[in-house]
Amino acid sequence: MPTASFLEASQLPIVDVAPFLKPLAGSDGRIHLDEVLPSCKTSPLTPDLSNVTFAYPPTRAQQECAETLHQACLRYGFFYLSGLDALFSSADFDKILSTARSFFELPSETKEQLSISNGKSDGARGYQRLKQNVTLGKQDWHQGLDLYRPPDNIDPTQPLCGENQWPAQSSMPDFRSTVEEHVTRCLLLGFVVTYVMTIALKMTKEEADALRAKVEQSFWVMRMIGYDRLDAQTDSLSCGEHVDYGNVTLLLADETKGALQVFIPSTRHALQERHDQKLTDFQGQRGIWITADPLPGALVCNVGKMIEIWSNKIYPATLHRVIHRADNFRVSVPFFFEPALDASIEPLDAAMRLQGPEAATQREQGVVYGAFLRSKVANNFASEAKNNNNNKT
Ligand SMILES: O=C(O)CCC(=O)C(=O)O
Ligand SMILES: [Fe+2]
Repeated sequence: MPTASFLEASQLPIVDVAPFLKPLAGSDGRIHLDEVLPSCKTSPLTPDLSNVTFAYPPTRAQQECAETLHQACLRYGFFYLSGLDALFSSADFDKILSTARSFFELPSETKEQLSISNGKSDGARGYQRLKQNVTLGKQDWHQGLDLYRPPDNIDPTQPLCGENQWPAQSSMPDFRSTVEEHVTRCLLLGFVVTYVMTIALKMTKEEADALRAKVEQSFWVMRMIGYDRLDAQTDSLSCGEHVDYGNVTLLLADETKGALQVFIPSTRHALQERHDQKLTDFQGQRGIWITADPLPGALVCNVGKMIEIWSNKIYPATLHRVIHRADNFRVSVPFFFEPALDASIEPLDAAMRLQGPEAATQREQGVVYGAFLRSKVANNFASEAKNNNNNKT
């Protein structure tokens, strides 16, 4: 197993994806979005990913990267993606984070105009004030703005089929272009990471192509989240324990430490020797909470429920939460790279091969992604009563 980049100083592994990004870069070492994804000029939120090509068979460096990712997904389900320089500069990261921060600094009335309950929203796209989200029956101590892939046919009366809600040009002139650029970069990266997984799972080229086809029209979601300090008196969390819905989440967060926490069951990792003191029980499982603090230049990446099903639980989705008790206003921008709405998600033959004969007796239940997502979003928001968890289970 290549351990060189499998640093655990920061508690979570680091997967350097430069071997996959560099071949997409121009002579200046940077990926030019309009060259790799020409359609992003006309449709920045739904660029055509089908033209992105990868070498087959993968190079040795790519194989090693895939093996590191495999170990990270087996053992943690949460890791850092590094080697992103070709795709993101630190200025790109600063820009989207400061845009999110400026959005939350707008007056409440301005933000409320974009509310998910303003009558124009499809009930999912738009702004949620503090405590409007609920996880596990508790109000989440954050505010958020959700943007999704634009629908093929606009009909706000149908779940997820409305239009995204953008702040007025007059209040935030660069907001939309900044978001569109970030979404396009993240779409490319989500696509790359999914491809790395096809190598990690030892899929044939035909199998990998079939899986690619299910994510090329990714029904992505981007959230901006703003966290006030968690009130000392409340039993709420900043964001309650959950696993994410889709394939992979690409999280960019500000410099705040200690807020994002990840539960690693001891069954997934030989934690006993290293963390004897910190083992705890959570929802009937023994394990450890570790923090996923930001690492400069890297994104935090975690596996969601769809990869759990595709991999027949070789890569389980990892439980996580946010508890933000520091004084600052924390900002994060998760990007959820998901399958297409009509993609049917069943355990992959490749995963079953890796697991051997006993896999057939423990086959995960398949879903159609859109039906799964709608069932999650249907009863969502606190103001409408029940249990919202936008991209979370
Ligand atoms: O803000 C964070 O660090 C994570 C948020 C999260 O887990 C989510 O929105 O699914
Ligand atoms: Fe999450």
